Amino acid sequence: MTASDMLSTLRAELDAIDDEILALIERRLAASAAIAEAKGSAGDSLLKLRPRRQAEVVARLQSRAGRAPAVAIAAIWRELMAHTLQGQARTEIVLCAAERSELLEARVRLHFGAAFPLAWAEDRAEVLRRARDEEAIAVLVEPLAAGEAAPLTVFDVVRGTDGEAVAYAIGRVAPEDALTGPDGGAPEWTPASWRSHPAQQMPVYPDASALASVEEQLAATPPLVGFAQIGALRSALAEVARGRAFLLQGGDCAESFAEFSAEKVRRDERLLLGMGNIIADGGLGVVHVARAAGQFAKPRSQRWESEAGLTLPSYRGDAVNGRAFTSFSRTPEPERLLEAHRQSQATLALLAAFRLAERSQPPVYASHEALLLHYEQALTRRDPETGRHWAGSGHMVWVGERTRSLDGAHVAYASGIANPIGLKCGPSLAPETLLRLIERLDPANEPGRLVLIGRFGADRVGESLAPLMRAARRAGSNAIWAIDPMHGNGTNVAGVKTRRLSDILVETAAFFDIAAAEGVHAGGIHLEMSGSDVTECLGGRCGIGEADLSRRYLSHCDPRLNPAQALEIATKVAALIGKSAERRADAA
Ligand SMILES: O=C(O)C(=O)C[C@]1(C(=O)O)C=C[C@@H](O)C=C1
Ligand SMILES: [Mn+2]
Repeated sequence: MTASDMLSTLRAELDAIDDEILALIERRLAASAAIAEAKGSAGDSLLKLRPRRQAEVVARLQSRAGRAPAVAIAAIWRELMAHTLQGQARTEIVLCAAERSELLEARVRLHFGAAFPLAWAEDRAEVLRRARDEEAIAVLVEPLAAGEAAPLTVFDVVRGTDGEAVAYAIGRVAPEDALTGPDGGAPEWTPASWRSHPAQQMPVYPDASALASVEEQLAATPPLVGFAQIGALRSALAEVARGRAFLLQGGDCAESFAEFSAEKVRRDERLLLGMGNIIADGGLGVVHVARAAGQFAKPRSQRWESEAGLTLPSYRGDAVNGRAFTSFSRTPEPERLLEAHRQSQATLALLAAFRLAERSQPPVYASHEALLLHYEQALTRRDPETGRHWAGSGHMVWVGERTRSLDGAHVAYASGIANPIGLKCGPSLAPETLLRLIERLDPANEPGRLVLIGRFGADRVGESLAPLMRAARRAGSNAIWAIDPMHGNGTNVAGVKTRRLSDILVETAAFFDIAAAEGVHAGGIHLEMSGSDVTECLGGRCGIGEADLSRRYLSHCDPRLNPAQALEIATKVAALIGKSAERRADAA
């Protein structure tokens, strides 16, 4: 084939694709005409424009995209929706002639889409009058003063490239459809707020109605943990934040449906308490938090997995899909959330029962990564006395290294719940970004609210941790610092994912040293471990060598410490806590 033949073939392919896209655009326009009718009489007093819905449409598609860049999706759908809207009702953007500038005009066109007709009114009062009486949006460089021009409200902000507000969009939009509060500030948080932010690492469920049904069923259940228990954990963590206690957090990388049993919950709880006993010898009280009762979902660096010529979605944890490499098993199934919920409930009931039987033991709280936001939203509850929301799915939840983007859905969700929040901090986190995340997740700077969990690897903790600790300390943050010495220390030995105990110990010791040098309390440790005698990590006095890895490698995801290895780390942590106390005494 000549080069020009090749070009014609490829262009024919693009023509065929464009025909399909056009047919779909036609269908989309037709479907939205029906929506306009369904909006019915409310449309007389309200604009047909639904800014929040538009943001959700874009965010959902961005979350599903493979190759398509997020900005491209935003630009294409903004224009599509601008046209659908104009099809429903011709909607003008009215600006003030006195505020006329090319920059403002360009920003407004970019923000709303080129399909909007622009109009200029004489003065501010006239702009607002038209927004009140006509199918029009007012765009003004000053937001509304309190009580000015009711029933109009600010519903969106037009920003410059630097993120600064350049103008405010004002119109007849219901508060629940607005992207800002009535004054142009942040909108009131709701459990669904995350939906207008791009969500990374979330499953793409092929069956939307099955998902909706599962969400409804979960929303009708009592919360797995109560608001008062959240408060108790926050008080315990406040002691950690003040340097008077230590957080011990640990459990499976991923819980599995098949492994669940009362004996397993018991073994894991025994191990956590045993470690706590050892750590307490260092001289600090211990707060016990299990990675359990909801730790069923995993972020993955690869969306797809290939085997023998077959490419299928990656396994994302039992709450999402199955491990078996078949198309059936790898398809995300929302009903799995119900099983995850049932097992979480059983685990929490068992932990509570153990405590009733042994009242002398300290409480064991439960934690998991808040990854599956449909599940988290459905289990979010509101305390009627304080009006505060909390995640009813577990006492503490964390935001992972792969989902901690400042404007992402996971941070948006976590920002509004009252639970203690963990934030994984890896080598790619810049100090300025950390400060903005702290501001977002802990604006009131409450001791016990936020736990920063460093995870760098033995070779990188030295360069990465100090700048982050220093930035947080200088900003006066009360956030707790803890170390996860597992996730930065993955290594591959003869095709098996493992971790060396020696690396884990080096990163742990470095954490204490750096904290001491920065004048920060080394507040906790976060481990992946099992109460069962697994052979997944190398080394330790139990002497697990490379040949042992295949013996009892049971993890569904990352390699865990076995009880002997975990207790060895606890002993080391107790010694490091003791040493920190001595250093402080010497300095005093
Ligand atoms: O969902 C709606 O309410 C629509 O009218 C459809 C649509 C769209 O094209 O997706 C169009 C205009 C609205 O601003 C929001 C979304
Ligand atoms: Mn893990």
